[in-house]
Amino acid sequence: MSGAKIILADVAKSFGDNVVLDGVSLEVESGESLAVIGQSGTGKSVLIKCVLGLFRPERGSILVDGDEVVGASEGKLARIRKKFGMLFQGGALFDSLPVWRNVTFGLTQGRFQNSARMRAIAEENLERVGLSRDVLYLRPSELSGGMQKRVALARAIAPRPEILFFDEPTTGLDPIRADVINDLIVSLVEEAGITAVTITHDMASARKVAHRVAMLYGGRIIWQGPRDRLYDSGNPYVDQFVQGNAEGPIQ
Ligand SMILES: Nc1ncnc2c1ncn2[C@@H]1O[C@H](COP(=O)(O)OP(=O)(O)OP(=O)(O)O)[C@@H](O)[C@H]1O
Repeated sequence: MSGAKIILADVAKSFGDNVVLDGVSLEVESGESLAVIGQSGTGKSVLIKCVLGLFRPERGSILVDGDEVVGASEGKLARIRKKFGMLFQGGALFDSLPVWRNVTFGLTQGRFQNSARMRAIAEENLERVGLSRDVLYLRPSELSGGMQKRVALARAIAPRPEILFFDEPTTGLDPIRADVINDLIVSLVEEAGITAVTITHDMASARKVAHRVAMLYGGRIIWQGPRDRLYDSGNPYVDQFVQGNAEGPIQ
């Protein structure tokens, strides 16, 4: 690891009276895998959208490789966004397109470009997520949920991003298929040197994919530490969340 890739300092974001982020400070090192945990609706997705410049915080600073995202022009944001790949919660695949066009969508913006080259790129990236060329011409709806996630992952990595955001990557998968996705995230971080931020409710996934875990609660990061400390955090909010107790400080 060498230097912080992403630095958030005192980031605040509200929607009307709904204060979602209220002073988030967090750093992600280059080559690090960080998991952000927290209850539904605490603002994990909003946090990611602020980093991508899709939401404009009212306060604070977000640096990506030293470039300020908050208040940046659309041109600068477009340049910064090229560093990111994103695995959306539902996969967000287009069922009207075959798998190969889904995988290369970010490279072509949906336009028809040298198909043979695009199919070769699709095949190469599908192979990186453990899928064979047999799926190239299938529609996403013809695949299992686990395979759809892998296709979505192949699409996220096709432009060779430096940073990957995973929004609930294991949701809806059985524990075995979830673990296949976890292993893929680990290998992308280790082999390709990608910086990863994973939003998850799945504690097994957080412990497997992340070097470090941060918990978002009440608009702030209330705890962060190495994954080994997740079940020994000394923080009653983290304890309640990871153990899934109805009783505790989180109501
Ligand atoms: N575009 C928007 N306009 C208004 N409010 C929004 C918008 N996007 C998110 N919110 C609000 O921000 C809050 C946090 O939502 P967010 O989706 O970030 O939660 P989350 O922690 O990612 O939850 P989950 O784990 O269920 O995905 C919610 O109260 C939501 O209603």
